[in-house]
Amino acid sequence: MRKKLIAGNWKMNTDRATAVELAKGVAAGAAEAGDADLVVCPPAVYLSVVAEALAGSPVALGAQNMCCQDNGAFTGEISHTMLTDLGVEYVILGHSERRTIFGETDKNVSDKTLKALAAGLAPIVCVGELLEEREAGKTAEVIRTQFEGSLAGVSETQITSVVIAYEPVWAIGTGKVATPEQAEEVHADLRRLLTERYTAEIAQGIRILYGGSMKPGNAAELLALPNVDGGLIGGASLKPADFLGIAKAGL
Ligand SMILES: O=C(CO)COP(=O)(O)O
Repeated sequence: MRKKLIAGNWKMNTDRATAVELAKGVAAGAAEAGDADLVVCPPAVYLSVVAEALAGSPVALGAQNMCCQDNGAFTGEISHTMLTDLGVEYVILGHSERRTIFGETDKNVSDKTLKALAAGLAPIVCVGELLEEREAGKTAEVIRTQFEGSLAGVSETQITSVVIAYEPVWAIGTGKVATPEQAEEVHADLRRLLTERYTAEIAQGIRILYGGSMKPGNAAELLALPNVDGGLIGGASLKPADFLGIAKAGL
């Protein structure tokens, strides 16, 4: 059985004090939130203070992005060694906001994914279609292209450390959640793509998260779907009760 993973993507929110408070709130309630793996991904500048706030708790630390280079003249970028140095275990890559606002391509995402894997980080690789792509009946094609491009060159051994997140762009921050049927269809497609590229056994072991307006009130039906193995949570990860409520809903 795949262990559920509930990851909070705080995006560009919080300040130092509220980041610490939020991390402590999540850590304090983690023991009663079931046995899902919990991860919080604060803004990079607060990784350090959040790591301290999480010390001794089962909650893991994740980053929201990472450079595909090791070090050097890359102004404004953050390397894998800087992340691992702070105790980061997961890194979100290819989030739709990185793709649509900052122009990241599938090639950028695969470069980062390979670098993260080589550094021992678990990448949470995001894919998802735009509303116009869904309306044009292109969802499966878009997901396949992003899957193939973003995970290009990832070996059979490496893929076992990867988490995939399906985040329909039209559901992110909009309050419009995918229906269970829409979510399961894409998750099952992703599982099939993993089976085709690797093996059925490997595909069965990989966690595929759903992201997009997940809340305590809609999490139970999404997390009960056969191919949904957790959530990547934006807005609702900014309140410990909501974030932990989602984890509890997956019990
Ligand atoms: O983008 C997301 C997580 O990465 C989802 O954001 P919301 O939960 O705010 O819709």
